[in-house]
Amino acid sequence: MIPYKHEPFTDFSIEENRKAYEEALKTVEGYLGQDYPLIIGGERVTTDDKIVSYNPAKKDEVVGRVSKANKELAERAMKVADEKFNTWKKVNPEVRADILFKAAAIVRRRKNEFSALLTKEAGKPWNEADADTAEAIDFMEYYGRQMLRLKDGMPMESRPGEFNRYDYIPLGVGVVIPPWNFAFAIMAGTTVAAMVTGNTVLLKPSSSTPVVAYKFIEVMEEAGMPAGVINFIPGSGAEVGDYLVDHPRTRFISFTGSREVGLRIFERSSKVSEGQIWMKRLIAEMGGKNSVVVDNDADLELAAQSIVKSAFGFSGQKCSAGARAIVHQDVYDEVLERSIALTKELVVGDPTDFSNKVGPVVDQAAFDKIMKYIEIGKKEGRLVAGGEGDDSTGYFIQPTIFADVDSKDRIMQEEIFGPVVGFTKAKSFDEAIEMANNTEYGLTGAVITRNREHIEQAREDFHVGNLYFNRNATGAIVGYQSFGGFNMSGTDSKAGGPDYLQLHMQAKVTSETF
Ligand SMILES: NC(=O)c1ccc[n+]([C@@H]2O[C@H](COP(=O)([O-])OP(=O)(O)OC[C@H]3O[C@@H](n4cnc5c(N)ncnc54)[C@H](O)[C@@H]3O)[C@@H](O)[C@H]2O)c1
Ligand SMILES: N[C@@H](CCC=O)C(=O)O
Repeated sequence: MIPYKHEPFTDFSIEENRKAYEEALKTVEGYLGQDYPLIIGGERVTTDDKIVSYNPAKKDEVVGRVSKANKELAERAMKVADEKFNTWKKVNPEVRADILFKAAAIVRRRKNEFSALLTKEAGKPWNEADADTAEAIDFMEYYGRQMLRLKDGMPMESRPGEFNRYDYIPLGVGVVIPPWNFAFAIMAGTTVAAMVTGNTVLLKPSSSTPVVAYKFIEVMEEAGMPAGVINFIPGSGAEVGDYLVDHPRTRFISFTGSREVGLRIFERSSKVSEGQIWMKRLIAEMGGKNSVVVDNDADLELAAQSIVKSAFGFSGQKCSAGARAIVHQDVYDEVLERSIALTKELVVGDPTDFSNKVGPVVDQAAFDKIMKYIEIGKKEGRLVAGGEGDDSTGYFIQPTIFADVDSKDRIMQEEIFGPVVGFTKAKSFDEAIEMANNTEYGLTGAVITRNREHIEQAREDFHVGNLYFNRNATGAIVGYQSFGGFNMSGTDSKAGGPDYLQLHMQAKVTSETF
C-alpha cells in the first residue's frame, strides 16, 4: 500500500490544464438537463415528482431532474439496507477498502469532469471545485487506509491461559445527510466512511446538488460496490429526513449542515421509537462564525490576504469561512485599507469563466438572506466594500466588508453563509482572543502574529476545533488537518482524522480462557 498523500491541486496557470477544464465543462454541458432515478438495492426507481437542480450562476439552466423519494420509498430503501447489512458486515474489510481505492482511481481519471459539474451545479470557481474533487479523492484514499489499520482491532493485554481481543464491528444502517456546499467531498466522505466500516447507507443528498451525488454512486458501482450497500434517496428534509431520523431501524445518523437542522436531528434522534432497541448514534457537524485575529506584531500583507481569502473563498459559503476580522487597534486602519483594496480586485461572475474568482451564492433563499444581513450590517457598522447584489441572471453578491462593528453585533454572531465580513478593533491580544471566543460556535479560527507567546496563548485559549497560525481559516486537508468544531459547531467528529471511522463502529471485547 502506497502511503497516503493528499491529492495535488490542479495548476491552472498551465494552459494545458485550463484547456482540459474547458473540455470538461463542455462534457458536462452535454449532459445537462437529464433525468436521474433513485437507486434502491441497485434498482433504478423513477418517480413523477422531481427535484430540479439549477445552475446558481444561470438560474434558468437545469443541471438535472432527480427523482424524489417519499416516505414509502424511504421505507423500501430502509428494508433493503437493513437486509443487506447482514451480508455486507461480513465482507472482509480489505475488500471494502479496495472498492474505495478503485473509486478514487476512477474519480481521479475524471477529475476535471467532476469539478466542472461542481462549477455548474454548486457555482464553484475552478480552484474551489478542483479542491472539492481532490478532497473527495482524499477521503476515499484516507478512509480506505484507516479501515486497513483498524481491521484487526486494538491491542489488549492477555494473561497466561487467557486470550483477549478488542475488535471493531459495524453498527447497522446509517442515514447520511450531507450539505450542498462541499457537494462532492463531504457527501462522498461521509458516505464512504459509513460504508467502508461495514454499515449500509441511506444517502439523502442535498436537494441543491443531487446530480453530483448520483454520478458518485455510479462510480461506486463501477468500483464494485454491491447493490444495496449505498442507497440513493434524494427527498425533502422535512419528509424523508424526519422519517429516517425517527426510524427505529436507523442505527446512526451522519449529518453535516446548519445548526438549525442539526439541532432538530439531535432532538428527534434522541427519542426512542416503538420497536427500537438501541440509542441512535449521531455525528453532527454544523455551522461556524469564525474569526481571523490580527496581532500588532504581524505581517500585515499576509493578514489582509488571509482575511480576504477566509471571507470570500467560494463566496463565504464555507462553514470554515472567516466572517469576523478582529484586528489589534495599532494596525487596524492599515489592515482594513489593504483588505478593502484586495477585495475590490475580486471579479464576481459566472464561474465557468476562469477569470471570475467569486461565483454566485447557491439560490434565491440564500441571496435574500445574505442581502437582508447586508441591510442589518449597514445599521451596525460602516459599509466600506461591496454591499450590492444582482439576482437577475444568477445569484451574485459583491464581496462585502463592514468596518467598526461590535463583536456582539448580529452580523458578528449569526452565520450569514455569504460573502460578508465584519471588522472589529481590539485593544490588546487578550481582548482579541476574548472576542474570538464570544460566539456560540467553535469551528475554525486564524491568528496572524509574529509573537511566539501569543501563538502559544491562542493554542490554549482560542476555543475552536481547527486553529490556524499565519494563514487563512479555510481549506483543511484530509489526513493533515482533520476537521470539526466545538460548541454549536457540532460533535467535533474530526472528518479526515485518525479516529473518525471509529464513530461508525462499536468495539467488542472477547476473552477466551484456555
Ligand atoms: N461543520 C462542517 O463540517 C460543515 C461542513 C459544511 C457545511 N456546514 C454547514 O452547513 C450549512 C450549509 O449547508 P446546507 O445549507 O446544506 O445546510 P442545511 O442544514 O440546510 O441542510 C443540510 C442537509 O440537511 C437536510 N435536511 C434539511 N432538513 C432536514 C430534516 N428535517 N431532517 C433531515 N435532514 C434535513 C438537507 O436536505 C441537506 O441535505 C452551513 O451552516 C455550514 O456551516 C458545516
Ligand atoms: N473543510 C472545509 C470546510 C467545510 C465546510 O464548509 C474547510 O476546511 O474549509
